[in-house]
Amino acid sequence: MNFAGKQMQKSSSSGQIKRQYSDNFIESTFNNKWLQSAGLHHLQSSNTSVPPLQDFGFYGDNVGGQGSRVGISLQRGESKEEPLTQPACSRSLSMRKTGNVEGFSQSELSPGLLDLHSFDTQLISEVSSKRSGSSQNLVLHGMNSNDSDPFSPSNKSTDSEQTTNVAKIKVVVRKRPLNKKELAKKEEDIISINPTMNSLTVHEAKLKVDLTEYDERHGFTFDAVMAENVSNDDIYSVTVEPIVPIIFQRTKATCFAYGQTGSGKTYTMQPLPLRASQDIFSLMQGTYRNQGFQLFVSFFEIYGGKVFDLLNERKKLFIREDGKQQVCIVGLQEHRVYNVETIKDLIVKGNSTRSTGTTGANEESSRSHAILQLAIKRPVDGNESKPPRMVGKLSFIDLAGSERGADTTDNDKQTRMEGAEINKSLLALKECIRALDNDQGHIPFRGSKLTEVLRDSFVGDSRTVMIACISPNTGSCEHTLNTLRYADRVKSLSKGNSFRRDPSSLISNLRNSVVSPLSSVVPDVSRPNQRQTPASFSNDRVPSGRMQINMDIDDRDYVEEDYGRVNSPWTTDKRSDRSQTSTLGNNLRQTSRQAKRRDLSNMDADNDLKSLLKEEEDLVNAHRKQVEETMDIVKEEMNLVANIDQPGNQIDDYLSKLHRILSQKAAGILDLQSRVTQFQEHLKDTKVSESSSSR
Ligand SMILES: Nc1ncnc2c1ncn2[C@@H]1O[C@H](COP(=O)(O)OP(=O)(O)OP(=O)(O)O)[C@@H](O)[C@H]1O
Repeated sequence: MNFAGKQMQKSSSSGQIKRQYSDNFIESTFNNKWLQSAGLHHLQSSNTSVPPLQDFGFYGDNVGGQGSRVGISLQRGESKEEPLTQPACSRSLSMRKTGNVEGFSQSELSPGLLDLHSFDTQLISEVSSKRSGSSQNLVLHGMNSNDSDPFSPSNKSTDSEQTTNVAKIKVVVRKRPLNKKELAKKEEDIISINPTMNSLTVHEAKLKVDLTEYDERHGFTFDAVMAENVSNDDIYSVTVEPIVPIIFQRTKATCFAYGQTGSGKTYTMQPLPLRASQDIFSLMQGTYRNQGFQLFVSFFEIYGGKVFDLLNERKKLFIREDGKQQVCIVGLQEHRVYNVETIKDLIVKGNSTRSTGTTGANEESSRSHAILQLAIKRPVDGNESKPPRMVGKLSFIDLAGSERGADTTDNDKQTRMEGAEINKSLLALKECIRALDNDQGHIPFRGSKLTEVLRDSFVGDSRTVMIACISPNTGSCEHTLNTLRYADRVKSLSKGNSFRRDPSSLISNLRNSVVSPLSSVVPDVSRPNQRQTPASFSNDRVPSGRMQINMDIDDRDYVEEDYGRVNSPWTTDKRSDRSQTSTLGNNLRQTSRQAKRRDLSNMDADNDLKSLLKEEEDLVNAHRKQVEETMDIVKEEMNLVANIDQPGNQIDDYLSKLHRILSQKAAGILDLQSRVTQFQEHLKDTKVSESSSSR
């Protein structure tokens, strides 16, 4: 017997209780946490005085069957610890649960809609004029005031000088030590570092045709290279510390850690917001005392292309764009904080949600991007009752394990889709960094959910710090090289590296390279990971003396764009060896055509993935809507069955209403069922793997 039947049986003793139950049942049953997690929180009852179902004496002795399941959900729903209603309420209670979070009151939680409109950052001229020497108030760790270091804060400089002195993009590499497991397996450390030159070498063990071993060395140079003995404090000094003061000057900055799983991204990223907030509070209490600045924290995760609030029970968040093309993360909670301890607690809370929200903690965390944002705001015209306006923002991103982008062939569909999404977001991130460094009007933030949510960090005055985390062991060699190549490309996007914009340097690189057969400088684009290394030592840095075209991530554009530029000089250059140049030209043309074809096929695959994700989203929304409608129908049905016992009720009326209700239910189910079948078919047909593996 279903639960409605049981309810009819039990309720036959009292029509009054029965009716009360019909309403209260719905309200109390669904007034619980899973309504919220299913995105149906709007169905929660605002009437908290509704007595729980047990008060009616139903199901108390019920074991098994649907009735018992309902009973379980009721018990969960009545948890006094976790009310469902207003976000502020749920936050303050969850804070109470963790016990040691200070300095909060409900009013201090910002509205559910992340107020990106407030991004019309206010002019803070009065602050600027009082601000000279702000860095004196900062405890600088291990910083020497090297003027040539673009990240070195200068006490004497003006605000605008200080802002412009901080490089737009900084790329830092951090090597972690060998861990116990690697030591036990007697794995070798294959990374040697020259800290004074900010360079490192990867020693890749290779076999010759005669099976003798040789060491292929790959050299890289970055803004900073940190060895395994470097502390988190030093990492902070080099990466985020110089940026903190300029956050008060309407700058948005993003610091992200990139690397394979287990390479130390979380280990590196976790202390940074704490150190940064320490310095932010110092500035707020020192240089900016009485200026009304406020600090807010939000923490969310992007997993499988969906956004979840890590400080609000993994509530699913939606990204919306308003008429002014401002992106809003609808429902994201921002917590106003007054001390570092509180931030620490929030980070602990967010991280535990991140890892326990899904099964297999580390496995899952490495498949998601975690984003912690510190936003500095100020009340408009000093009016505390109005929502404060954003002044500047620091985003810390612990990216998904970079190797996950390659999870595209051997796994199940779900894993492949996630891998493709991760790959897409890592590529999109790089494109956005490129655009922001070029001061490009158009920032391709729509490329992925990750860049969409970071949109406001890519417009206006922005700074980006990338920390490439690498594992030192032999077994990680390939991933380490991939990480370093990605980092190298991010660095080469920087204005200081004009290789991409300077056709003459490309031409001279090509001329230098013609002494080798073309195949040694232009790899086969159809085999993206194949690297041609004619010499045993290869410098992987792109703007080096010879041309390197790595096709493993997205250097299709190197070929396409650069070919377009060099075509004319090459064909008119009479001094050079015409036959060689025309062969080279033909080969480049062919390469370009291949790349174009591959681009088109990648675009198709990308579109497939995009429409698949959209269809998935639509399906879940349709399901949610169907659940809502079902609940209305159940409510109506309950009223119907409750009323049929009333004297004077007509069976004809009952039957016609029942008929309508059942038809409505059937239509809803059929519609959803056909959507499910259609989606399953699309899922089967779409070659998700191609979208990523071909890159
Ligand atoms: N620089 C370091 N010094 C000492 N231990 C480190 C360092 N970097 C990482 N570790 C240790 O290595 C392990 C893996 O690090 P971590 O969890 O930060 O990796 P991750 O890149 O974030 O992995 P995932 O992508 O799977 O989340 C941890 O036990 C961490 O403590």
